[in-house]
Order: sequence, then C-alpha cells, then structure tokens
Amino acid sequence: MLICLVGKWLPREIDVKKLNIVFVILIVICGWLVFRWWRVQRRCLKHLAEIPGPFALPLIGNLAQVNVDHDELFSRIVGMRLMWGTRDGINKAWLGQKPYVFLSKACTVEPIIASSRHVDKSYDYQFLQPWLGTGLLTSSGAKWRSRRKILTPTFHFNILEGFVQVFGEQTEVLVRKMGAELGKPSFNVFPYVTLCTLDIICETAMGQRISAQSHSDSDYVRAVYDIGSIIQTRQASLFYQSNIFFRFSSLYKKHQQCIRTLHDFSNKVITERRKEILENAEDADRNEVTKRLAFLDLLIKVSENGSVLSDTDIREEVDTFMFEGHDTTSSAVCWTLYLLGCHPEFQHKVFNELDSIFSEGIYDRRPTLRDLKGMKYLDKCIKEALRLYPSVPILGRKVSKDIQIGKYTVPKGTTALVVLPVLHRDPEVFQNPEKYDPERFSYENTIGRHPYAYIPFSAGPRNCIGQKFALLEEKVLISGVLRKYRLEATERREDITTTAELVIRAKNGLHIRIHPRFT
Ligand code: HEM
Repeated sequence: MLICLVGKWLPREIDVKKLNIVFVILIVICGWLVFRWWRVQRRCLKHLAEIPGPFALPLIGNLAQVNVDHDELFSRIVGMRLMWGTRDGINKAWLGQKPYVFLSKACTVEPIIASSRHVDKSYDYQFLQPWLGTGLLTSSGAKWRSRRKILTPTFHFNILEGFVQVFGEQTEVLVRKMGAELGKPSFNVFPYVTLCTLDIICETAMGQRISAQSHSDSDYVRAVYDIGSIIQTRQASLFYQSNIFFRFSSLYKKHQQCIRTLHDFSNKVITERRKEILENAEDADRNEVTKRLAFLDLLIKVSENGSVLSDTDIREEVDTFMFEGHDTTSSAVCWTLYLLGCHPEFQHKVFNELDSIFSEGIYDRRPTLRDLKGMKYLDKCIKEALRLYPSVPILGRKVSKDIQIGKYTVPKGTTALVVLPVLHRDPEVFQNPEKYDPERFSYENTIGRHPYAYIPFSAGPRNCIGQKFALLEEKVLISGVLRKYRLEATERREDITTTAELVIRAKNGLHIRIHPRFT
C-alpha cells in the first residue's frame, strides 16, 4: 500500500516493480540484522543469567538498589559478594540495560586486568574527560599505547630522586601546620595531608608553587576540590549522568567555571614554561643543573615543538597527574597514620626504625633516597593500609570480546568492575582479613601469594605509572610526622563509615590526637 502511494508521486520513468523488489530486499536485510542482533542478545543474556546476582527488573534492572548515597552504595557493592556467592569471586548486576560484573578474587581479576585486550576504561571515566581530556588515565586504544610509551621514562627513578627534596620541604610545612593541633582532643587529619599532597603534585608536575597549605582558599585549590566533588556527584546520580539534564542543572555552571579555572592555570604555566625554555635554550644544560625539573619540563622536551605532543596533549597529561597524583596519595597517607594510631605496638616499631636511621645525624634533617630505602618496616605498614583501604577502590574496564572467567562466559559489551576492598579481604589469601597486620608483607609471608591477590596500584598494562613516586612520597610524609609526633586514634575502626568516591574515604573524616615525641 505504502509502496503504491509512494509510487504515485514518483516520476513516470521509475519502475514501481523494481522499487518493490528494492523494498523487499531492504526488509529482508533489516529482518536479518534484527535477527542476528536478537541472537547475540539472547546468547549474552543466557551467559549473564548464569552469573550470580540480585534479581533484576525488566528495563530498569537493579537501578532502585543502587540509587543510594555513596557510602551506602559502597557497602552494597562490598556486601554483594556475601549475599550472592563468595565462592566464585564474580557477581552481576544490571544498571538499566547495562550489565556489570563485579570481580573479587585473584583468579577472576587476572583474566581482565592482565589482558592487553581489555585495556579500555569503562563508561564511568567519561565524567573526568571535561577536565582531563583523553590523557593517560582516560584514553584508550592507540592513543593510550603511544602516550604510555612516551610517559614511562618520565617516571624513571633518577627523575623521582629529584622530587624527594620537594616531598621533604612540603612535609616540613605539614608537620608545622599540624602542630596547631597539639593539646587538642582530636582533629581530622585528611584536610592537612590533602593540601600537602596538592602542593607536592603541583610543584612536581608543573614546577609551580601554589602554597595550598598556606592559601587553601586560592581559586585553583578551590577548583580542584569542587570539580572532584561534582564528578563524584555525576558518577553516583543517574539524573546528572545524562548530559542533557546535567547541562540544565545549577551544577553545570559551577562545573564549567572550575574547568575554566583549571585549564587557564595549566595553559598559562605551559606557555610560560615553554617560553622560558626557549629563551634559555643556549644555557639549557646549566639550567637543568640549577633548576629542578618538573614532569611538565620533561613533556615539553619530548614534545618536539608540538610535533609529538601539542600543548593540549601536554595539558591533558599534566592535569591527569594533578588529578591522579594527590587525592590517592593523601588517602593512603591518612589511613596509614590512622591505623598506626590504632596500633601503638606497630607505631613503636616504626619509631625504632626511624631512630636507627636518623640517629647518626640531625633528627630533623630531610630524608634522602637512601634513608627511604631503609624504611622497610614503614613500607610494610603502608602496604597493609593499602590492602584494607586501597586509595582507588574500584577499577572499571569495558569487556571488548567475550571472555571466559572461571566457569562463566562474560559477554562483549559488559562492564567489568574489580572491587579491590573485597579482593584484598579474601580470607583464603589473608587469614583474619579485617586485622591490620603489617607482617603480612614480610618476605616469608608473601611467598606463593597469587600476584593478583593484592593490587592497590592495579596491575598489567594499565597499572599505575606513578606508584614509585607515590610510595616515596608516602614514606617522606609519614616518617616526617612520626619523627615529631606520637599518634593516637580517637575513633574505633568499627565506628568509621567508609565511602568510595573517586578515592576511598572516611565519610566523616579520620580523627586522631597528636602528642609531641620529644619535649
Ligand atoms: C597511593 C597512591 C596511588 C594509588 C593507590 C594509585 C592507584 C592507581 C590505580 C589503581 C590505577 C589504575 C586505575 C584504573 O585502572 O582505573 C592508577 C592509574 C594511574 N595512576 Fe596512580 N595511584 C597512586 C598515585 C599516583 C601518582 C602519585 C600519580 C602521578 C604522579 C599517578 C598517576 C597515575 C596515572 C597517570 C594512571 C593511569 C595509567 C594508565 O592508564 O596507563 N598515580 N593509579
């Protein structure tokens, strides 16, 4: 009928019979495509149905169960394994039409994280893109591969050695600032440490001092804080995830303002630094000796005047370091300080280690790389804190091809989430998993442990490029605090509500009391 009607309006010379044949062929092709799509869907659904998980409603899936506050959502994700099967280390849930699998055992995590095929990040990372563009953390495919190759040498140990001085300088400020809390019953350690790690990352990434510890109300510092909070809100709220709704919300205006402040700052620093390098081209060698290099300088160097990396590419990477390199370290430092405050027996062991390292010289001097290498017990305390409270609690990957995980097939298109706090508490690997016990990381106790049972810095091709930097920084900060103060936790662990935002946090802060070690 429709064909006849259309035919009436067509020029005479077009043959309606031929048109009919074309329409029939089109309908057959469409039907075949739909059938194929349906067959794939049916196969995917069949595979997904075998994976244990909560009952999902048609269309909305488990949306009603996950549309809750960050801390509640985190508890539910962690609790899912207990509710829906601890044995296999794999569970499933549906966010609307999108299937998610949660992986929480070394043998289920390895096939995804070790693979060079499933390296693309999941959908949730897109909210970082307005700020970070497609820098190392958020990029995929060929772009990620080429960037990773370019950036790896900038984290060489010799370069990190130059940053130890910055860590030491900023730790002195931190220790001085914390002194204001002496004699007080308790304080939240998070804001102090976060401003310190922000100072450190700004100076090491961009070569810029922002003195966040002294001027926490600067536009840039505020923008870093605000954008983090907006991104978290978007990740957790279905309403804000939609670009259309987000654009019409009041949050959007603030979001755009933050992005402008952050990008203006990085652009200005890059332009000025490039100009400086050009102007000093003749005595560049002399400059390198006298001026400490930042990651930015190294990126400008490898950029080959824009042919390898444009200014926008450089900004993406510098912003990525700013984002990935301060909150993560701050969280790790705070949890270690807090846990040592809960366990005076381990804290005293760290005191003894520090006393033996610094007794030869002035106790207040800045640590050298050699001193840091000698802090073996502190190293175990940090690792154990990262086991219980991994700074990045969830890793997301797009499954780009059907993959066999244990006895289950996870179909292409699923989002795989590795839940680190659950992985790190597997009782088959870590007996009495809730207990804070640094000895789990003694040489003898790590022999034979599955390499994917403990991965706070992720593992495989997309592991953390900054992990050596982070561990050195943590040691400088924690040893700096513990050389001056004795810590006492003023809250029990059982009373702390943990929440997973961009990093793992205590919902109401981590409260400790400090006492002078020497009077
Ligand atoms: C205790 C501190 C840190 C922890 C626990 C940590 C953890 C992680 C984890 C788990 C990933 C993988 C993320 C994912 O798969 O989604 C990652 C990636 C990354 N981290 Fe870190 N990180 C820390 C500090 C740092 C620092 C200080 C820097 C930079 C100076 C940094 C830069 C990066 C970058 C650029 C990536 C992306 C790597 C890629 O995809 O190739 N991180 N980090």
